[in-house]
Amino acid sequence: MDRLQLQLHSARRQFAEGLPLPAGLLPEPIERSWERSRAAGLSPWQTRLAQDHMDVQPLTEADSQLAACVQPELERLWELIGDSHWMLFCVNPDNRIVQTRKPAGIDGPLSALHIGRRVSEADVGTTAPACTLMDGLPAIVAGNQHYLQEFAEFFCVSVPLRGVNGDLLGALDLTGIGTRNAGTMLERLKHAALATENNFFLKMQGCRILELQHDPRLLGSPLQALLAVHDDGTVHAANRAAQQLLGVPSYRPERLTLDQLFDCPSHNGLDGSTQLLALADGSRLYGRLLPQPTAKARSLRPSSTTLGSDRRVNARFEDACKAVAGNLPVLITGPTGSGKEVFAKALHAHCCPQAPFVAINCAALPESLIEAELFGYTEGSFTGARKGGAMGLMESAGNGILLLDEIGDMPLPLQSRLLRALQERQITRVGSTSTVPLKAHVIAATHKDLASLVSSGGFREDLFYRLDGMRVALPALEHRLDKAQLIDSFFQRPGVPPLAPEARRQLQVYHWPGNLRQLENVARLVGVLAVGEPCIGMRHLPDELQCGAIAVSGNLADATRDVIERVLLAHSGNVSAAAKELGISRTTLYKRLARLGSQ
Ligand SMILES: Nc1ncnc2c1ncn2[C@@H]1O[C@H](COP(=O)(O)OP(=O)(O)OP(=O)(O)O)[C@@H](O)[C@H]1O
Repeated sequence: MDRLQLQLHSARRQFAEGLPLPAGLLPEPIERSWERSRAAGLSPWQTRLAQDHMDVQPLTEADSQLAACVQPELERLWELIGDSHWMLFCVNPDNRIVQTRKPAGIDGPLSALHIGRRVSEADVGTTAPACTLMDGLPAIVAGNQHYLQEFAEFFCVSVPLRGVNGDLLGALDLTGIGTRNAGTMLERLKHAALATENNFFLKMQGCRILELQHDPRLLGSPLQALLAVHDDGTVHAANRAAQQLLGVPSYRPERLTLDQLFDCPSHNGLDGSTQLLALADGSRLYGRLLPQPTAKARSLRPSSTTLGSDRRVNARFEDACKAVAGNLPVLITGPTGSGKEVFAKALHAHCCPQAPFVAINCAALPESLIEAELFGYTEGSFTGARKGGAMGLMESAGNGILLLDEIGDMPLPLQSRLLRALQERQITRVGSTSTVPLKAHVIAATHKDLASLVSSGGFREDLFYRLDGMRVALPALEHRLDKAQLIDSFFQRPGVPPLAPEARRQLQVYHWPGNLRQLENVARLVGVLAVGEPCIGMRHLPDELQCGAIAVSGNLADATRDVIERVLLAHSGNVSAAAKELGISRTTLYKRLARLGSQ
């Protein structure tokens, strides 16, 4: 312990006895926080973190909104600074944790910082987020600067989050055991806070959003200036960067119009393309008016949270958007319930939301009906055919998206007809000789291994290659990089109590054979069973999750060994993948295995 930390340690004792702190020992905001902690009746020797009966509440609607806006930014930040003894979290103005990012399977004191838990000064004494919420400023609290002795090994850095009106929405925090470069961490957190604030801004309804920057490469980045403007050109709101860049006096400027900010002709005719705009003072900025003013379309901008935050899945999504734009077919594979249809719908929402989305489940329709369903038919072409005939699904997809779901179950004779239609880009209704052009983007999905089906003669090779323009292989939930966040997000719904640490751990180590569909069902069931309870415990989980639960009541080494073995097993012994899921380095995993082996 260095000298200052030793001094703090002994000063804490005197302070607890009612004596004042030596002048200048603590930065002023932290000293004030110690005073408040003591006034709240907290003793520095109390252990508060480990107590499970602390104030834990379900998230409110506003908390869930904050959690959704901050989640992609925590994810991005975690990629840069994530480490096994550290975590990121976001608190609301009431000091309640609404979102976290931490290593999967984390144990020790950090595991007690979970969603729904309040960590105010009255609960746990001085912390960086509590100081930030009190003063509205960034804060760093290291080691013995914490009021509670229990936090003497902790290091936390925190920055404020502001809403579209400039109001304090909460704080973003990095907490861990050890030390980090505080300046670097502060800068990274500030960057993530700006990005979170912009996410809120982009969700604003009833306005168009104008992005502005000196450097066009910074458009779309957290550093861009944003103006929300009404159709008549009045400025409704300005983000922090816009206030600095354009000299706008506040988040909600009164009676400010674009004409006052820009040289008139330059902003007329603004559209989705990047344009050089002349400011009234003669300087210039790059600007771009966002094309989709609806909240739904905006939510599909780069961090496509609809699909989760697995960067491999999101990268494939971006590629698949390009494939659709280039008229290439997309083949989505992945185990049942892994989100193939959701992926196809996200492509539709992103690429052609105004056009139809038509899905046909090739496994669910009787063979005799699929042909008429797909291609349509003419009057009298079969018994029961409708008067005047009917358009088929391929035709009704227009220039939208046609999803051929469970394509691996399509009967062979129909595969030939489908192949012909795809090759010729023409649809011939059953019973007709005339054709109509096929304009839809074709996406096929299957949980089967089509290549093996081709080898065994169950699927036409030429159709396989025709559909396989671009392959997207969705991972099982077990292997998703964002498994922990997906699980948390399914359980963080308004009115649903937070997860108790043991239940959360069990959800994380479970292998989820039914993937996202099973997770969705379990979350729905548990949400109902745990209504009115302070938290979701083991007893609320269904049997399949309770069987094989980790024996946490046994000794720690056994429980750790159990978790490591399960994760290794789930990854077929792949140490790199298991270490990634456990949130530790490969070297640490090897060391733990060696240590456990000798115990
Ligand atoms: N990224 C996601 N976030 C939240 N929920 C999701 C996500 N992806 C899928 N789901 C949910 O999981 C369930 C299964 O998704 P989906 O139907 O897309 O899977 P699938 O792979 O097409 O399944 P199948 O192979 O059985 O047809 C759906 O109820 C869906 O709402």
